[in-house]
Amino acid sequence: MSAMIQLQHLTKTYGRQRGIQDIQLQVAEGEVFGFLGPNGAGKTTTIRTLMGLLKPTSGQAFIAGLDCWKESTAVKRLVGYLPGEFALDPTLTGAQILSYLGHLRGGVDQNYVRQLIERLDFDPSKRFRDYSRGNKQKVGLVQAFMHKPRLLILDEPTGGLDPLNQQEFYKLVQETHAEGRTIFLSSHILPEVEHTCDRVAIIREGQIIQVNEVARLKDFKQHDIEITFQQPATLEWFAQIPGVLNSILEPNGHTIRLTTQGSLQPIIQIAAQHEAYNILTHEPNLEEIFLRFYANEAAQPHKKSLA
Ligand SMILES: Nc1ncnc2c1ncn2[C@@H]1O[C@H](COP(=O)(O)OP(=O)(O)OP(=O)(O)O)[C@@H](O)[C@H]1O
Repeated sequence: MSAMIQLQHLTKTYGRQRGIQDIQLQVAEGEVFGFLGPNGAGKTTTIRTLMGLLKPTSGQAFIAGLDCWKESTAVKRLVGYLPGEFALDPTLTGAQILSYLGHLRGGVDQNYVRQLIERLDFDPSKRFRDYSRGNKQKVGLVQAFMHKPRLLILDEPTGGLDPLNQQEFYKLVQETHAEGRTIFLSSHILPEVEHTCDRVAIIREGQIIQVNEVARLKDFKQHDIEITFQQPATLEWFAQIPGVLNSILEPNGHTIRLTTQGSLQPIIQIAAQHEAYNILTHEPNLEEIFLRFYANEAAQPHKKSLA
């Protein structure tokens, strides 16, 4: 397959501020690719460079073989872009904005625009300034999808959407994928990327630390679990379970806290054997996982590897 996106040693600094450093990445045509990282990692900087809105400090970005900075007009024609933040004329209605942007595209299929509006349960009759964050996001999504672009670049696409609209967005991604079009989406939410993407790059502090199949993220996923038993508990019950990274017995002698990686099944089995009466699980967010990973890495530099 040919490369739809190619980043070669891409670096962008803002004066002395780090933006992104030496990013190397290739996304094939037809992939749904996730760009995952905590706040401030450099996702928006990368995307704005791809869209020709920022000039790289060094290195190059290409879309379908076109230089994103030097040939940015041609690039914009190919792409449907949802920015992380957008300022549109606050006095125009959603419908007027979509009509204006559709004309800029040289005309779009109005039936498809209506379908998108309905599917996202969007009311296009209000002025932009009166829209909630979620409704503004819907304007952004409709305009990104409406001309059926070959490549969609979406910066945090589900921000502000309620769960029903999120599901509809995931369906749109699946349909776009089935048509062989390419999607590059940024997110700081691990389950979202797991749900939608084939491959993922993880970016932290301006650098790519991992590029992998989404299926491999399971190795990276952790849970905090609190299990309370009727009877006094002992950490020995969980000592032989693979994937238990940390275990603590609370002073009450009945509650065990575990941090685990991988499948929860063996833990639940043991909890059931010992007649647990309460199990609470919490999935740490990316920031927490990164903080833990790098804290462990500093303490035991040769024991763990992300790759
Ligand atoms: N216009 C700017 N001027 C100076 N520094 C900037 C500017 N834009 C971004 N940065 C810095 O570049 C780094 C990467 O920011 P960026 O917005 O690309 O991250 P992000 O992963 O998109 O984060 P978020 O999810 O919070 O939007 C951060 O350290 C940020 O402070």
